[in-house]
Amino acid sequence: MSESGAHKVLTTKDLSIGYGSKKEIKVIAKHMDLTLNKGELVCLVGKNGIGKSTLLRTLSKMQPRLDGNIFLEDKSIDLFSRNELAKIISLVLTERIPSSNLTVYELIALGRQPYTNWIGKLLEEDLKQIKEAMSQSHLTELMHERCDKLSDGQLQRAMICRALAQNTDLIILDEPTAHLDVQHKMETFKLLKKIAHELNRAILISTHEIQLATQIADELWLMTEEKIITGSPSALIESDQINLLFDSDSMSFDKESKQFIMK
Ligand SMILES: Nc1ncnc2c1ncn2[C@@H]1O[C@H](COP(=O)(O)OP(=O)(O)OP(=O)(O)O)[C@@H](O)[C@H]1O
Repeated sequence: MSESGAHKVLTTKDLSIGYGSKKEIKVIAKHMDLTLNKGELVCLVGKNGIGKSTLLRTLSKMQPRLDGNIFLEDKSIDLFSRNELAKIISLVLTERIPSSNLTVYELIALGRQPYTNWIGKLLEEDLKQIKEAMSQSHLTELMHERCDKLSDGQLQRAMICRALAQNTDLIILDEPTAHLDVQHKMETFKLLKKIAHELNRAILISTHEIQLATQIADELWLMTEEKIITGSPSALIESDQINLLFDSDSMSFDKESKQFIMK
């Protein structure tokens, strides 16, 4: 527990991220001190190519960091095996579409992989976790459908459900609403907020849905070329830092209508 009573799941100390080869190192962002707490939905925002996916991949150890450190609870991420990590962090990546001939149930059951033995047999606890996850995500009725028959919104819900069945303190999602219509975007955000608050998970998502993010996130991480700014949506709006999302003066956040407007 931190001094404020919040339960820290992940922290970074002076973290630098980017890409390195023998010839050159490309730094995408540096000197980042970040904290993720249980029970909070955090939205990572910033313009195209600023480094959101790079940060998410680094935090989940899918790519090496350049400098600094990442801690889970108080232990460096370097000290966790792949399997140990999979019991703490689950990942939902948009580009990774699951094998289409799986049923929804089979896809969700994959979330139990870190816990099953080498034959992959599901035990009573696994079945319980899968059932609970399906109920939380309202997927029970679709459990026998094949994934390739699902709409984008249903498939996204199944991917979130798989992460839920993995039963991790931290769930990281890269642009989970990218292909969804407005209603399904909103429903996905609401589901993620519910999971964070009611199931006490830390949820970190990258998104371009800044309007929704300002309405629903507990905290925003706003990536700019110079630095990453963190704070509640209301604090970033009040300080006008929210406008750092845009290069030009063509758009800004209107405090009165609580909307982004074109100038
Ligand atoms: N494998 C790689 N090697 C070198 N540079 C890369 C690699 N992958 C991405 N980059 C660069 O890193 C920078 C950040 O990319 P990243 O995909 O993290 O941005 P993003 O904020 O997620 O973008 P978007 O919102 O468009 O998805 C970009 O300049 C990109 O070209």
